[in-house]
Amino acid sequence: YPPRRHYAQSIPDLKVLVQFESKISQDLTEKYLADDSPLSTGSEIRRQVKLYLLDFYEECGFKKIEDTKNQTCLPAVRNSICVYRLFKRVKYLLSDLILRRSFRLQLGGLWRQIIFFFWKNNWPLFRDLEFVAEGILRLHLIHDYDLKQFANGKISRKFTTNCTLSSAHCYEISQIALSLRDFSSAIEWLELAKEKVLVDHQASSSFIQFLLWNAIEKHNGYFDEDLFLDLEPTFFNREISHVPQDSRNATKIRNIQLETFKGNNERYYKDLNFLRLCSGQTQPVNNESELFCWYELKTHLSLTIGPMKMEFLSRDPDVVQIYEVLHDKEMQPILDDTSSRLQPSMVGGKPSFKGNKLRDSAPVSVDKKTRTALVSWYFGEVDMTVSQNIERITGLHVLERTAAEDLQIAAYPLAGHYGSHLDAFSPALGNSENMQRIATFMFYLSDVDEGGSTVFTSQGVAATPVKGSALFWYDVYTDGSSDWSTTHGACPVVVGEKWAANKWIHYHDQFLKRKCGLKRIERFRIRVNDKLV
Ligand SMILES: O=C(O)CCC(=O)C(=O)O
Ligand SMILES: [Fe+2]
Repeated sequence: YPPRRHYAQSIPDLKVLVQFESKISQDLTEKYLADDSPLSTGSEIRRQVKLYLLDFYEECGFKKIEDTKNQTCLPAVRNSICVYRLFKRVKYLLSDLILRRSFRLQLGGLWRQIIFFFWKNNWPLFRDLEFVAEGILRLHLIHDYDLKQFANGKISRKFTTNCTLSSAHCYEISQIALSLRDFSSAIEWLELAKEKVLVDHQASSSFIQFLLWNAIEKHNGYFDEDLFLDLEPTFFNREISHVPQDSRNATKIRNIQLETFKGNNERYYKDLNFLRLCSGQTQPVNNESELFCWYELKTHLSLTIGPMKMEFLSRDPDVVQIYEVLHDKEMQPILDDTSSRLQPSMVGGKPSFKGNKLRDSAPVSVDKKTRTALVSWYFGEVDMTVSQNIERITGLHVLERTAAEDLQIAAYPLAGHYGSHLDAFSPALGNSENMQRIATFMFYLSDVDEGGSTVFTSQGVAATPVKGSALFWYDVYTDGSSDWSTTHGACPVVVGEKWAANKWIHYHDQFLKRKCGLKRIERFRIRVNDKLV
């Protein structure tokens, strides 16, 4: 069997679940509100159905089930907090309902539909909750929002949702933070749980107090040991005392680090730079005056009738964003073909080869910290069109069998990201010599409501996903060695979904098109209408 796809990882699967839940919730609402409702007044089962439905309607802001009459509520579940609530609701409230004899007796038809769906599609697992919680922690880590506002639905500066997190949810998330040894987050979430429990009574406040002591002890214990752990971004700058809210007055190490290394482009700090760029703080680009847009007419004859809109995002290394490269008629077949074949991505493995093409990294690890996207390869008809387009724009060989890899499709779920990395292979990976990547041509196959930028961490550049546009840059110096200044990554998706496609172009097939350099630090340049500008 292929590894199971979790709902939390896979947008297509999540959509199926959301659609099904909306349908049965509407049916359940009708039954609940009907004059001759099978759910008799005052019964335990009616009370439970109400609990479930109110949870379901939260995203639409309905406070009473009666309010839903003649209104439509189709929860879109486009942010992590609502998805967390969805999994909890289905995993616990819905499964509780169908386990009841009275539910089966009174609502047999619905009961059978639910059983059949989950027999075919699996129940959400605890791992799903964990995935989403990890995403919530990642979003919070990057954006450093006010935690209370965040848990009350203020997902970002721009976006607010009706879904909120209760004291119980906050302590659950804190425990997942603790299991990731993210002490500063764990303590913050517990402090919030402690505050919330006084109002919502969703958990035991003495239990939360106990967990808080435990987390504080752990944090302080590591801090005390002086193992340099206190330099990790998941700590506070001092021991936390047991005084309520003490963590609010402490500074998080990562904030200190960010402050200290502001504007510092050293490789070691690229991960910090990733945080900063993803949170929307772009650095002033040194060579801003060299950035411009233009219409490209010259790389191919066909462009004289339909020039390409190009924009420099960075110079030396050159990174361009090219707009309206693909249209729905090319993108839709790619999405249709690949959605059912998406698999968790493997990174950090040795590349393996089948025939002449790189298939995938060897499945040594599914590193949830580095890349949380599902991927698949596309072999369908429009690949030719896509490659032709790339040839016209870049002037590189792409169509020949060995000249480029197949199109790799990546689907990012909520909070899905890709930590900073190089696309080029390091020589230490051996084997890859003939397969070195000269350049990346990466398409955005969707817009993203918020987040999901591609950031070049040593350049301080962030590219915004625009459906149909593409990024293009050279990954290596002219001698084929990795250009570290092309280090890049994908920021977590805050709201919505993100689809991208990579075409990696090989170094060796370009010797007629791109002369290799003799000087080591020489870069390929992107020409502007055939001129070096
Ligand atoms: O999705 C993105 O924005 C970047 C993806 C990427 O860098 C990759 O797949 O190698
Ligand atoms: Fe990449």
